[in-house]
Amino acid sequence: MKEEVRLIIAGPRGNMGKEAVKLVDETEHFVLVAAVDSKNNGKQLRELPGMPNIDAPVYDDMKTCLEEVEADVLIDLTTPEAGKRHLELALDHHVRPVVGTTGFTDSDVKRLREKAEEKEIGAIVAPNFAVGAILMMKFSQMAAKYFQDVEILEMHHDRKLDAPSGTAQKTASLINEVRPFKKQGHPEEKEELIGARGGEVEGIHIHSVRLPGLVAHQEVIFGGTGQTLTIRHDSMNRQSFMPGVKLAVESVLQLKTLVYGLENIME
Ligand SMILES: NC(=O)C1=CN([C@@H]2O[C@H](COP(=O)(O)OP(=O)(O)OC[C@H]3O[C@@H](n4cnc5c(N)ncnc54)[C@H](O)[C@@H]3O)[C@@H](O)[C@H]2O)C=CC1
Ligand SMILES: O=C(O)C1=N[C@H](C(=O)O)C[C@H](O)C1
Repeated sequence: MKEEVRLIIAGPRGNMGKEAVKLVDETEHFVLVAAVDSKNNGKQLRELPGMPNIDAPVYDDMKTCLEEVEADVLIDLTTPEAGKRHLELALDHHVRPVVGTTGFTDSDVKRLREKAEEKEIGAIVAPNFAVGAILMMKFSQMAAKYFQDVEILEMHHDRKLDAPSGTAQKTASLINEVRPFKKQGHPEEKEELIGARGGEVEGIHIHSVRLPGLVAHQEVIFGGTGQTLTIRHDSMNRQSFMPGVKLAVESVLQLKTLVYGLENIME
């Protein structure tokens, strides 16, 4: 039998948070000991609409929650601003953060990794928990050795706060690990409409689409002489992320540093 893991979930009423609550409820050795929400302070989780019958106190302040509740792991699925603050507070209270929230820059990750190492506890920041998305990123990194021209098209639901997506940024940085810098397109190209060529990360253009009906989708399009290669991943629902969340919770207990990206813990 696996050892019990006591968890706090931040953002339990969100698209991802709801699925994470379900995951914890359905996993035998996971116990939800508290939730941090932007409202509902003082209630029990089971009192919130649509929540399973779990007796776990709801806090509207992460610091108070961490001071009052004994936990092993914090799962954060909130907003870029709250996610960074929560990660830092969790490390201060010796609770291991598993953060799916996006919007972390490389310098945020560096600073928080130093803190995790100083405290000698594990942390995971994963821009995407879906196994297929991790493979899309890895395959893209492989392809970039052979195709140096590449653009990223990411497509998400229209409730998403950040653009470009964390996955698109991570994909660009993985590609840039193996691709020498290249300024793509015509050297004299001019944007007649601001934003028409998308955003740029070290020469890689990223285009963000936001539409109702979409969940989370990305195409990485490579171009070469007389050929193109498109690597595409689609998340049709938020359940697609949950096996990755479970893996991250189980893995973070063994770590003594911050790991950025699920690809670093997948076998
Ligand atoms: N790593 C991954 O695989 C995935 C990551 N995400 C990321 O997860 C985050 C959440 O996404 P969704 O669930 O779609 O968003 P959502 O908007 O449906 O949910 C966010 C929840 O956080 C709550 N919240 C906001 N500030 C808070 C605070 N200070 N304390 C506690 N709760 C707070 C809101 O009330 C809301 O219920 C986003 O950053 C998104 O990019 C989303 C899907 C997959
Ligand atoms: O907000 C979302 O929905 C998602 N966010 C993550 C991102 O920014 O990459 C992961 C996934 O794409 C869904």
